[in-house]
Parts: sequence; C-alpha cells; structure tokens
Amino acid sequence: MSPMARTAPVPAATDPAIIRNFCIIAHIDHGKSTLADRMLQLTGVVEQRDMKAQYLDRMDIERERGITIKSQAVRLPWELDGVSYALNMIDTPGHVDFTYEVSRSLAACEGAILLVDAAQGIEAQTLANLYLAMENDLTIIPVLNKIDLPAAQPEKYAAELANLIGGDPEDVLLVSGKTGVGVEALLDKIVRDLPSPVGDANAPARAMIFDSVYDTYRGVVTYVRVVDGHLSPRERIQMMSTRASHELLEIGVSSPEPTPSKGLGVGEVGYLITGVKDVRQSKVGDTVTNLAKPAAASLSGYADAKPMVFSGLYPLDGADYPVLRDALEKLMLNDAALIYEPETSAALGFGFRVGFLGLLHLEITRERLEREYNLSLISTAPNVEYEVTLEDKNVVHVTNPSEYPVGKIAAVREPMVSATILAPNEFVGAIMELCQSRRGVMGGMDYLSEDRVEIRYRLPLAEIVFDFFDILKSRTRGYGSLDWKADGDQVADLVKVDIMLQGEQVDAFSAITHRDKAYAYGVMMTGKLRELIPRQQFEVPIQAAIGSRIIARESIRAIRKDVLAKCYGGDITRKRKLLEKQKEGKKRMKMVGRVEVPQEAFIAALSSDESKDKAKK
Ligand SMILES: Nc1nc2c(ncn2[C@@H]2O[C@H](COP(=O)(O)OP(=O)(O)OP(=O)(O)O)[C@@H](O)[C@H]2O)c(=O)[nH]1
Repeated sequence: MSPMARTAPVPAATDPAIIRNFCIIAHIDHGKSTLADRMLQLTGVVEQRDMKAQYLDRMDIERERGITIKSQAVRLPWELDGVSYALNMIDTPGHVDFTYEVSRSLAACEGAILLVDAAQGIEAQTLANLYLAMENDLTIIPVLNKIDLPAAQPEKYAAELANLIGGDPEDVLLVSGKTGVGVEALLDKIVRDLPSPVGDANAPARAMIFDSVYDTYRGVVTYVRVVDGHLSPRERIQMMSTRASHELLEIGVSSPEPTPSKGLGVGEVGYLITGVKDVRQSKVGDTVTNLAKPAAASLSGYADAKPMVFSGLYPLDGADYPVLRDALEKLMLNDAALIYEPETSAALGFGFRVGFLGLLHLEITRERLEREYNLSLISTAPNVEYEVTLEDKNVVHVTNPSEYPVGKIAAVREPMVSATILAPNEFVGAIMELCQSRRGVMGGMDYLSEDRVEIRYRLPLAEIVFDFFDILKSRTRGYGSLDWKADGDQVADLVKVDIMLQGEQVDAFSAITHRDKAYAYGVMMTGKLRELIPRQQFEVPIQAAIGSRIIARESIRAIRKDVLAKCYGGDITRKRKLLEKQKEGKKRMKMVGRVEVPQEAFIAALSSDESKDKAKK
C-alpha cells in the first residue's frame, strides 16, 4: 500500500507567496558564477571560511577553466520588510554548447537576472539567452555587472540594455559581483519584482525534472521544480513518460549542501533521490507525479539535446579499450547528451564513435576521460552528421567519413545553423568576408546602438563548428561574439577525400569536405604526413584521392636506418642500449600495409591546430 493512500501527511511545503525562483543569464564570462558566490555569502548559506571561488562550479574542470557546465540550484533565505523569503537560484552555463542546459533552467523559474558586463556591453549570448527567457515568459531584471572595473561604462550600456528590453536606463541595477556593491539591492529587487509561483496545491503532483546528476554514493540525484501538488518522502512516484515508478528515498533542498526536507510543494525547487543508477531513467524534461494519484497530463518537456559533432575516440594503448568502454558508460550516467557506439579503424584499432554538442563538449569529455580514468586517447578529426541519399532511394546518416558510401549517391544534405554575430560596426566588412568564405548566406543586419551591429547569417554547421569562432575573434580583435542554433539542412556538393600510404587507405585520415575545399585538405594532410612519418627502407608515396582520382601527392624518400652507424668502436653496452631503444620504439609503431607509422604521427596529424586552441576563447 502506498503511503499516499493513508491519511496524507502534514503538508510540509513552503507557502508559494514567499518563494521566488530565478536564474542568472549572461554571455560567457560576464560574471554569473561570481555573482552567485556573492549571493551565497550575503544570504549566509555559505560561511566566509568555507567560501572558495565559484562555489557552485563543482567539477575540477569547471573551476580550472572558469566556466560552468552543469546547472545548479540553491535555496537562499532573504528577509525584506520583516518577511522571510526563500529564493531559489538556478545557475546556468553560458557557453553556446550548453544552451540546452540554459533552456531547462529557465523553464523552472519565474524570473531572470539578465547580467551584462559593464565594460563589454551586450554580446551574442546575452541576446540568445534573453530571447529564451522571453519565450518562457520570464520577468527580466536587467543588471550591469563589474561596475568596479575602471573600463566600465555604466551609462552607455544601461542605455543599450534599456533599449533592448524596453525600459528606463534608470531601472538597470549596477552591481559588482566581485566587491559585492549593489548585490543586496538586487536581492531586494528579486523579492519585489518577481512574481511568486502559482500552482494547484490540491491537484496530483506535477514536478518538472530540470537536471539529473549521477553521484557515486547516492545514485542519481534528480532536480525538480514542483508545479502542482506535493511530493513527500517514502511515497512512490511515477515518471510520466515511461510510467516507471520509484520510491522516494530522500527529498530535499540544496542550501547549497543537500538538506532533506519533509516534502516539496507548489513552486518549490529541490532534489529527489530514488536509488536509480542511470540519469536516463530520470530524464530531464520528464514530469514526476504521485503513483497513487497520478496527474492526467504531463508538463510540456524540452527537446532532447542533439549531438552536433562526432569524433572517434581510441585508446593509445589497445589494452585500455575496456577501461574506455567503462568510462564512457559512467560518464553517460551523468551526461544525457553524450552518445557513443563502438567502431573499429584499421589504423587505430578498437574505439568508439562519440557524439557531442560541440567542440567544447568534446574537449571536456576527452579531458575528463583522460583525467578521471587515467586514459591516453586519440580523437579523430571531428565531423558533423551528413544525410546521404543513394540512387536506390535508401538514406544513410554518416558520422564517420570511412562509412561514406561509395558511388551511387543521389544527394548529400548537410546540417545548417542560423548564426548571430555581434560586433562593433568597424568590423562588419571583415565579418561578412569571413561568413562568405564559409558559404554563408546573409539573413540581415541591425544596429543595436550607434556603433554596435548584429549580423545574421545562415551557414553550414561544418563551416562554423571548428575554427570559425577563433578566426572571428582574431578578425574582430576580440570584440566579436557568436551564437548559433540548428536550422535545418541543405543539399551540398560534398566529397570524401581519402589518404593513402603506399596505396593503402588510412581510414582515420579520411574526411568529408566541400568539393571546393577537397584539394586544400589533400595538400595539407599529405604535407603534414610527409613531415611526420620517418623515412623507411623503401620509398613511401602519400596520396590524397577522391574516389580513384588522385588530387595531391607527396613522397618519403627511402633510407637504410642503421642506428649503430654512429657507434663505431667497441662499447658493447652502448650498442645494446641503442638496439633496445629501437625495439621500444617499434612497439609504438602502427603498421599501415608495409609502412611503419609512429603513434605520434597519428596524434600530430589528427590534432588540428584549431582544436588545440581552447574552444572557449
Ligand atoms: N572586476 C570584476 N571582475 C569580475 C566581476 N565579476 C566577475 N569578474 C571576473 O570575470 C571573470 C568571469 O567571471 P565568472 O563568474 O567566471 O563568469 P561566468 O559568467 O560565470 O562564466 P561562465 O560560468 O563560464 O559562463 C572572472 O575572472 C571573474 O573574476 C566583477 O564584478 N568585477
């Protein structure tokens, strides 16, 4: 019998009238996490001595890189005019790869603080996040941050911000997350201006899952926002999409350490623990209801995060394959956006094809695998997903160039994005030139202020996802910002370029490119390999080909490699050492046909210059 069937427990819920649910939205680096830290301190939930910078960014990588990846929700007590309020703050990531995390957080709030750096002004993700907040009908509180900076221009940017959201520049709050100036006034304003949540306390429970995190000790911790009804400890709950039911082992709020409570009622934000072991069983966007008294309709969920970039991940040491498999499985418990399947490469052995939201997601995943599971990995050149229609009308989706069908292709479609670029107007020419060279089609251009423009382009995803942002930054001297979202697909003139060593195709180096860029890829790759592969006993031709047509060619001249040549005289131990060393080296060689290719050559050839750059900046 379910506990709900007995007399209902005393409803342990906070009066919605004293609840305010809000999030902070901003362009990357405009100071969300710093402001959140300051709020934790001012409201007393974290004591001064426990405070470390970016308290909410718990992952090591987040702290080292100074970015937020996973959203976090915290309950903050705040008093105004003698009334104690409960403010639920949901921290959101700013990078474009993680936009899907932002939209989930927004759906759990009534209001948003739109935070803008007072020395930078509005940027591309300021706009993108503002539009998301407006789509969710949130009340917006405009705030200029970092007013302590000497370069801050509060009047100028307050006017820009007021102009954007339609208000008075006077109403834009001026704060500094660093020094704390203005933060108390901001907390007061949150209480005064944001609506309290509304819902039906007597209806069956409906709670929206906005995050789901795997914890080694506690299993999956599910973060929810209760819309209607009530959830209590020990009762059985049901996930509305799968109808799976679980017992609520623990229910509580983060303040910011997890604090069990007697239940969660209308408007409350908190966590649930049910003992499930996989985040996919507690799916973000799903609705939680009472098993004994289920709701009739679920809340509208969110679109699933869709991987945009694919790359092969291979262990440097083939023996690590099982470790990599287990590690991916574990990471996936916590990252519903990550997908993978096994693949094999003649050159690299056994590995996985993994789908990511973007390059930053790829880099972070790879870094976590290497760091947390002690793996050394090779990742192949990243790829988008192509839709290939064959002449027999069959359609295949290709995420790995070596699976590109040969011959008989009727059409290839590639994913497109609509991109928004913001920059000072002096860079308009440079930006248009860049977008044009990336097969972009201009959608429009608006002046946000006298000297700031918003330029819109439709571009192939493959053209912007890798190095576009770095080039945009350098051509706009750091002032350009970019945001993009998926925008259908288009037919494209694409070809597969193969790389061959001594006539033997090396699958790891194949690439799908636009026909106009195939030649450049062929020349670049053959040139790189000529430098990286040591001479062999025989001549090694390196060729790039489209089908059977050779488009670029290099060759490595033959040499007799005699490591003892320089070792005349009689020191036998030295000779032995050299021979040993040569044997060691051989172990790290991969054989491609008769050609010995050092592991390093694969790594160097595959680590394109742009992916070495931090995707963030
Ligand atoms: N001078 C000054 N610097 C600030 C202030 N707030 C934040 N910063 C600095 O700005 C940088 C970015 O701050 P974060 O809080 O990490 O920015 P964020 O928006 O949370 O970044 P993401 O989580 O990656 O989106 C850091 O170097 C902070 O120290 C401020 O009020 N004044």
